[in-house]
Amino acid sequence: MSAPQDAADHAKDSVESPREAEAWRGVAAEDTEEVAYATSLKLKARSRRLLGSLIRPHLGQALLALLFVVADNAATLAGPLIIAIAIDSGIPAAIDGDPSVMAWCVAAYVITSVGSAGLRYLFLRLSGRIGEDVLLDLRMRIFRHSQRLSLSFHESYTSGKVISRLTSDLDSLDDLLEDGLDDLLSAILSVAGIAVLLLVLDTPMALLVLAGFIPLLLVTRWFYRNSGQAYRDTRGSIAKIIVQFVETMNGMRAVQAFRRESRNESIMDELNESFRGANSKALNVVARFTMTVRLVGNLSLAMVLAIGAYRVANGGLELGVLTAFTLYLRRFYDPLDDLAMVANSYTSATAALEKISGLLEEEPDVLDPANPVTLRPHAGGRSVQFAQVEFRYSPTGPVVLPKFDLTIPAGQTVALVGATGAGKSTVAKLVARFYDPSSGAVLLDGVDLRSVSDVDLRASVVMVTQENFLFAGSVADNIALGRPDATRAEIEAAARAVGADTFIEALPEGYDTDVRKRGGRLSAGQRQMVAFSRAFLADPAVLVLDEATSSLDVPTERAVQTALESVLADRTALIIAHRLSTVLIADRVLVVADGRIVEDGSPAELIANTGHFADLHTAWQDSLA
Ligand SMILES: Nc1ncnc2c1ncn2[C@@H]1O[C@H](COP(=O)(O)OP(=O)(O)OP(=O)(O)O)[C@@H](O)[C@H]1O
Repeated sequence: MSAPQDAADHAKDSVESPREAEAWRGVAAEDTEEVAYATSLKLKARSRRLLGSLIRPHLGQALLALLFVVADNAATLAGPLIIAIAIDSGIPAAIDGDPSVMAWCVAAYVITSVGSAGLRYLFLRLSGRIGEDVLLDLRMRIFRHSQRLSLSFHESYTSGKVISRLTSDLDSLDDLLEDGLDDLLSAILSVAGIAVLLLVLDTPMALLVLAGFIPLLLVTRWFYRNSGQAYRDTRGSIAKIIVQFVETMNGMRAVQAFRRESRNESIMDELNESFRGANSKALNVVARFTMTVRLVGNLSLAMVLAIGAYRVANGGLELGVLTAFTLYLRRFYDPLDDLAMVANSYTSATAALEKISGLLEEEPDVLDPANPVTLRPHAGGRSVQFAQVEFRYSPTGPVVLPKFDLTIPAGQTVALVGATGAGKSTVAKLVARFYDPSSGAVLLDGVDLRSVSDVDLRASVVMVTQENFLFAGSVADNIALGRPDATRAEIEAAARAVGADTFIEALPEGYDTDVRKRGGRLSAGQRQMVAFSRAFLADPAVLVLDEATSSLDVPTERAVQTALESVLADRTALIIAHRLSTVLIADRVLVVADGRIVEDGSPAELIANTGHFADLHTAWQDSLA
């Protein structure tokens, strides 16, 4: 089960290339079935570092738990020895009229039995507490770290994978910590302890028993080699099932709208089938291993009984020693059976730790500045500037914005229009610093966004996306998202300012109405009004708004438009505009094509021209006619 052995078995032929050497960092190697040997060593070292950092704070307790388990095993192992003394010395002495030896034996047996039970209790309580603390720590680390990671990471890693890290992977560790380590320690201690005791009791017979170790070692080696891959496959399959499940649940609307149920079912069926296949392979390996261990154990016992009985009959061995021998032999082989289960826990936990440590190793692309610059107080918005910004989503991806230059004075409302895929959302996301430019800089009041502290940035720039995500909780909680300390009066004032108060007050419990997950109870227009109230209350210097494309009925559209005008007042605004009415209230319109600004001017100026915007304007007007 040693780490290098394990890796060598699966990757001994592959040699790490320089490219591979870098490709193992973070979650990069997660889906790779076969990694180079050197890489696998690095992954294991990383897992060990994580495990070390989790255990270190509990080292004292862990040593105490180890002490308890060693003492428990010693007390348990004393049992057959005491029985041997009782049979060989206690009973003859008692027959001869001296019951003291027998009394001592009984007392010792009671003390070791009670002591063993007590020590077991202490061990289980302490190890349980350490396990729970370690898991709590790890669960919080994963959650905290996942929240810190940049959007770009989450876009490619998917929530299903994060969930399987937090659920099935943590469960694997839980299994190992709860039962696996206990079984492993007990197995090692009792096998080693019994081997010594057998040698002390009767060396020739002990050597006979230990000879049975040769086939056992061979079968154990075979077992770890085969079970490792089998268990890894089961972990991989279950992770895929979780990812598929989460994706289906997240996209339930699309699933039902496009009747994807049966397709999803067949994908799930396939995944389930491969999980069953992997599991039955693993169980087959366990069954063979257990069978062999039992067989060797029973044959050893039969041999010991036959030879032992012959020697007892000839006076060459005491009956008590033979009794102790047979009792020890039972305990010798039983824990070896458990080792099959430990192998499952161990392999699963190793694979889980490897993945979790990879996730924790990922660094956010968007880093907090080491020496943040404090923005000066503002009134009426802040200026936004793109200086020679070039942007691509990934180092090897296509350039989405080639040398983008733009200056938006404080307080200006700018509408971005352009064909789909032109780069409008990308510009918006750069202003909110969801990403950093590949080169050049985005500046807020002349300060590079990379130098603005996260707190300052979140207070200054708010992005309202089309998604208008509502968290579980009340309408009031949702409005107060950007300012959790806001009073109820402030929340209501914000809703009033954007004209959302009428519909909110008409809800069953007004501001306290639970919006349910994803706003199931609110219409698209209402969700947008809540999002505007949220933005109004947050009162950012710069508002970035991706206007919803869903068409609203005329009264709602008008209400949303009025709300928008209240939200835009006294701040800088960048709107990805989909409605003509929105574009017309902007101070300035930018037409974006292929990541470049191709037209720039006031709505009136652009309409008067013969460019793209003038065509768009005509088309819009025609659609309204
Ligand atoms: N997360 C991403 N990873 C990689 N490429 C992306 C990502 N988001 C957008 N792109 C690509 O960047 C380009 C610009 O996309 P962007 O979303 O900025 O366009 P848009 O003008 O906002 O389009 P729409 O109006 O359809 O939202 C597109 O080619 C798109 O495929």
